[in-house]
Amino acid sequence: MADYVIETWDLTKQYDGKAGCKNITLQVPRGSVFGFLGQNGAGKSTFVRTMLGLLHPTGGKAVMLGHPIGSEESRQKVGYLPELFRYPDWLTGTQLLEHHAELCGLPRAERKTVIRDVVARVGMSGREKERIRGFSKGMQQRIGLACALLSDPELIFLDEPTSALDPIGRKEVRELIADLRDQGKTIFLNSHLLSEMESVCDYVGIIHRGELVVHGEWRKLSAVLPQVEISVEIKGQRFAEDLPAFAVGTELMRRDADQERWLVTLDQEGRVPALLQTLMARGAAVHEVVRKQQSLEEVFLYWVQKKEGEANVAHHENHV
Ligand SMILES: Nc1ncnc2c1ncn2[C@@H]1O[C@H](COP(=O)(O)OP(=O)(O)OP(=O)(O)O)[C@@H](O)[C@H]1O
Repeated sequence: MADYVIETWDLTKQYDGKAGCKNITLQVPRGSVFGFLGQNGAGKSTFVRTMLGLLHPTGGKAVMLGHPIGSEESRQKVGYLPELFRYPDWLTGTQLLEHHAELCGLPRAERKTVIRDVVARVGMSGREKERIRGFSKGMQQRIGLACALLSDPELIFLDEPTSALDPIGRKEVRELIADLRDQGKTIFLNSHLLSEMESVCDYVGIIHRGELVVHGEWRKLSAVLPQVEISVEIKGQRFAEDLPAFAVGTELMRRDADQERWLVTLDQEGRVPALLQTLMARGAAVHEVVRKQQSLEEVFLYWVQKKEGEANVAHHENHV
């Protein structure tokens, strides 16, 4: 049986019957990095805060680490880094961590070692005795991450963990996330930085206007619209004309003296041989065929636009 650390059924949290998130049904497998993607205001934070028991759901139900959300047990092995959280800036990094260690009930005898360990893991060794007032945004985010790791959680929620970091800091956080996953931990990442998520996530959920559009292994989601790049020698014929109906899109990428490079979008997997047969039957010399790996951004846009299209049709039908 699949082992999920999060399972929700129609989980809903709306504010006065509006906005928030609605009917979210998803599963997050243990030991995965799950990216929760959506535009600003899509409902990501509302979902996470509801899971953590900070907001009360207005509908549906959810289980976290085997316990119903809202219960003390569900939160016991959970770490949380809120988005751009402001810490008391008169404290030093170590004082902040000591305070958090006390809050999460870490035995006094272990605190020093655990703090030293989490500080090292987030790359802050040597700076932890400085006051937070003097920390850059990136350092504040790192110390926040250290707080989230103090209780050695099984599940860690990170809300936009790299938004304030420079490219090197982002890379370090990605490595830290991969490292945590290798230790068997599950990371739930909220973000709208799609290129950031691409290399680190195993699973994604796409949320749009409060509703979950799709979720699953992202490399599998990316197969929804297979694309190939084809370089052909065109002999007085136009590539895009009279292609079979399964070639749902064609885009000229480059035109050289004797060759053209086209991006062809197929309606499903397995169409490449038939496409090549058609081209060869027309006498076109095919020089290169390369499968295009879609980016997470393309996958995201595909699903969001699909959802928008469906919403427009429903709106139209309701108004005729
Ligand atoms: N306390 C609140 N009262 C009323 N509406 C709210 C409240 N908090 C959030 N909302 C609305 O709910 C929707 C979802 O907001 P939420 O903050 O969950 O989105 P988000 O995806 O986390 O956005 P961001 O990426 O900007 O943090 C938005 O329309 C927002 O305006």
